[in-house]
Amino acid sequence: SKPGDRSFDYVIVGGGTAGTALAARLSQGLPKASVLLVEAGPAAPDELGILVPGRKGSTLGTRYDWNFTTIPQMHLRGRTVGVNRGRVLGGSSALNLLCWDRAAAAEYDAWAEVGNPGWDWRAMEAAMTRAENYTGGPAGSGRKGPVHAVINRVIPAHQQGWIPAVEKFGIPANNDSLEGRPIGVSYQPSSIDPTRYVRSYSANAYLPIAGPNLVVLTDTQVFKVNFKGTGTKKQNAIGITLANGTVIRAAREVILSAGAVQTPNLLELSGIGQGAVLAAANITQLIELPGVGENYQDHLRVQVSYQLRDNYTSFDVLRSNATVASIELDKWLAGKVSLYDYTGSGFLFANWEQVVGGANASAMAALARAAVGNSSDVGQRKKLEQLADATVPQVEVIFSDGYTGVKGYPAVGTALYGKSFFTLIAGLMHPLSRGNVHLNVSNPLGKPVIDPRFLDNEYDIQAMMAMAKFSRQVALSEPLRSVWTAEYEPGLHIVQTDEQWRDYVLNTTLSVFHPVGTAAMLPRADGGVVDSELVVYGTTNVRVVDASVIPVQISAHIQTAVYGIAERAAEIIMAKQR
Ligand SMILES: Cc1cc2nc3c(=O)[nH]c(=O)nc-3n(C[C@H](O)[C@H](O)[C@H](O)COP(=O)(O)OP(=O)(O)OC[C@H]3O[C@@H](n4cnc5c(N)ncnc54)[C@H](O)[C@@H]3O)c2cc1C
Repeated sequence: SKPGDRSFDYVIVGGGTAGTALAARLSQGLPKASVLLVEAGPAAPDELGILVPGRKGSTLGTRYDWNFTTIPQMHLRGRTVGVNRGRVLGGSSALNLLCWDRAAAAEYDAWAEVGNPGWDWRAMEAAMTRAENYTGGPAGSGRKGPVHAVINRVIPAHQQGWIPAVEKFGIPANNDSLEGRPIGVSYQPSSIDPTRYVRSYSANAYLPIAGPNLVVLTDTQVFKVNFKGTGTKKQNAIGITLANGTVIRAAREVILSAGAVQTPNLLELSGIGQGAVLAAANITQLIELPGVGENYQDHLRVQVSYQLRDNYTSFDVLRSNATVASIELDKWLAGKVSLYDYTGSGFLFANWEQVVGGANASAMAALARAAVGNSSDVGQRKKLEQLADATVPQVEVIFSDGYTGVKGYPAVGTALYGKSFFTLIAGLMHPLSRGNVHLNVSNPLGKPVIDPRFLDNEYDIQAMMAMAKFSRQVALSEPLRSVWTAEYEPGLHIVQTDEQWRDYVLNTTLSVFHPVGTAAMLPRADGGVVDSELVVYGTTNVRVVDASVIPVQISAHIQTAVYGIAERAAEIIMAKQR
């Protein structure tokens, strides 16, 4: 196969985290098959904004970002929230913040328990390990996978107090957090290749191991999947149409890997989804599948920020001092230890009892039951069950070096400009709010309409308040207390009462960029879009392989799970050919 060809055995739509990994594995494992990977964005192999770990975040809002936002969120006082997504070869793995972790074993087992035989911890652990090459990781870590991980060699002096401060809350140090037991506090790995200290992401990890039978088309947007006829039997995909009208044939399968925001849109554009959405957009319905675009679940964050004593220098200096920034970048380019090596490293994962104490944890559980106790939805029932499982984290707190809050770094010319900060970002692992994403019926090729319904229930709101208060308690705990002089955001004297915390949460809650579930792997009767072989219901040969298939959100940054899904999908697809 070569770039000019218009027919391939496998056509993969979306050269993102999962799509690129799957394409490489299929081309390796099926050397006689031709594989096409189609990505809307460019290839950017030399882009320092992607490669330099310390430049994480700098690519948000650039040409490498689809730059979506939610619709105004009624429970966030009408605010919209950014939904950044990679639009580049490697997808969101090129833009993400490099955290490399895994959830509790019980959370992957839950995928099997909701109706997906074979998708348990054992299988996912094996698949995630195939993706991984964790330098210095404990026994059992992946050593031969394409994606590199390492605990950052730069850990700032003011972060030394992190683990001891957290241990005071009865949250134990945990150096083995990726083995299905994440509860605890640790320095966590990042997806960095330690040989050159570059970001390790789907494009630079997987494409080098792909076979010559893989063709990659970049800067090419896919419009829809094409089917043969419109009978009453299952739909058989015969290929895709690009946004420019070009038709490409797929002899065996079309695989959608456009991510949790855009995969459901592609299904809808192809005539698969809710009747009402398709009718409003004037699209002929081929398959009625009410789950398409529903079950949107994300992690939510709220943060508190502290001004460091003057003897500490945080990562903020790279933004406020151009001379230091250029010296540090030169060091990075020369392969020397540099502030630009830095990513996040301090993390804790905890259950409610550890965060708020036993009595308050029961109150949280009661709030959750009040919110969804009557729901027959399998995912919501699973979340209620997991609240009672002490091994499943409900809260994450990240020690984020530098200012990463909402009100903004101090402006040039103000007294605090040039000062150093750290931020504790708390993440709610299993919010009960769920929403949806659908195509924009008045402009089907435009930005999707994203409505996550953030904080639509009292459990989520109280949880965010509890996490923010807890984060402040951690900051107030020695030895961490001794490294800072003032709480910059929200301010110790500004936010004290529950009413004030509630305000703060409603005004500042953001997404952690982990949307999942919008083409869920679930039984069709439970709102599923794909079966446990990732095949879209009502089709013979369209699969979804990306974060959209995750049925119930997990307590981890999700890239390891996405790579694991791609690894498993490759096995499933290859097994069919053997
Ligand atoms: C800012 C940010 C920070 C994050 N931080 C972390 C972190 O620290 N750790 C972690 O584990 N996870 C993190 N995540 C989440 C993680 O990176 C994503 O969940 C994961 O990469 C999603 O993988 P995916 O394959 O589902 O989708 P993506 O990687 O987003 O891939 C989808 C691809 O499809 C392409 N595409 C879409 N529509 C079309 C079309 N019509 N035609 C052709 N191509 C199309 C897109 O351009 C994109 O390349 C972060 C995400 C973001 C955005």
